[in-house]
Amino acid sequence: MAASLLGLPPGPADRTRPALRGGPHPPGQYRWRVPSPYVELNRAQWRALRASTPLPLTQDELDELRGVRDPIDITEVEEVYLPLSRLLNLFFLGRGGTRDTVSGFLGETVQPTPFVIGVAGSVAVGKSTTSRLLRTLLARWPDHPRVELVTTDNFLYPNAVLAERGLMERKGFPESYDRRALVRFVQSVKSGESRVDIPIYSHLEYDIVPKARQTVERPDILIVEGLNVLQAPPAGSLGVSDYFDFSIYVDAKVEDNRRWYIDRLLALRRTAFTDPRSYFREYAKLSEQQAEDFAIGVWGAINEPNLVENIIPTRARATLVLHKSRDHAIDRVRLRRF
Ligand SMILES: Nc1ncnc2c1ncn2[C@@H]1O[C@H](COP(=O)(O)OP(=O)(O)O)[C@@H](O)[C@H]1O
Ligand SMILES: CC(C)(COP(=O)(O)O)[C@@H](O)C(=O)NCCC(=O)O
Repeated sequence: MAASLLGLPPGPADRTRPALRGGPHPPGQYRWRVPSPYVELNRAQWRALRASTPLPLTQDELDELRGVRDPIDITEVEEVYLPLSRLLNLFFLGRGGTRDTVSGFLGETVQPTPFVIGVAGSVAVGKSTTSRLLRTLLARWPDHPRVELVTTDNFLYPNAVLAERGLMERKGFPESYDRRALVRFVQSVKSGESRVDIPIYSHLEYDIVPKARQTVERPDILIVEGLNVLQAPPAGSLGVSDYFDFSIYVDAKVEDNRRWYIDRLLALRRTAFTDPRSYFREYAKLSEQQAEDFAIGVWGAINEPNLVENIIPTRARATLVLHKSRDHAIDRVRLRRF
């Protein structure tokens, strides 16, 4: 700190500073201003970008799409999701990318391929609501009526495999997924394959459902939602994010996310856990305090370490970050310019 700020007369350290500032830079250090790849917009600035995009959704439809304890309202759809829907439509219209350019270069007939959107973020941040809402809004544009949504839990190893590998307490961590199968799936869809069948995960049963399949038949847009979708691949290989045309990270403070997880588990205890098929049916019998302690334990042992170690570090890679404040409302948006 400058001596003058401490009320002391200038000493030798202060005299050296101007010389250092104006003098030669240490080797390897860039001293010029580098333009940021991000633009930060507050809610009012973002809202204005809706332009004239019409609202194609009713309150009843929104109620159908909303996740457990997600308070999203139609104003948020208008102010946040309509500008986003418009932006995605522009990206879709401007697509082409490597595959189309290379096909054109090779003289092949260019078949339109699905536009792929990744949606990442913590457990309980509200990725499902964002993804389901986008699926509905995007499907109402005449340019891309066929929108398919796939969640990466479909690629979790079945519980039997996780148990065998000692990974039951690591569900959601990168190693709990069959990442090769996930990459192969997105690769197949992106390559224009007409039909791809994938497994289905059930939150109710907390496991992959034997023999059940989700079929993806060459949609105009594929949304891939999951905790780790923005993870960089290991050196020398391709990851699922290499096939994204656009990506969204749903963001919140870790502490807010923790509270939402606990509150949601308390709500599930009164609803989904009372279903006799629920893996957690015994937990429906817990007192409020016991259920809260259980939620705190799972959050602290699994979901928060995964968020901090694996998920937050991928945020910088997203094309768009939707930041939620404590009340779940989106208050800031960050968009990558290049
Ligand atoms: N134990 C559970 N039983 C039933 N549904 C659940 C359970 N856990 C999560 N869900 C539901 O599964 C969906 C995905 O949850 P999650 O992976 O935490 O992502 P997010 O909250 O970001 O959408 C949500 O719609 C949530 O309400
Ligand atoms: C199924 C999940 C791993 C999320 O999977 P995703 O679709 O995001 O890949 C997660 O919701 C989960 O169940 N985590 C295990 C810890 C817990 O029960 O909260």
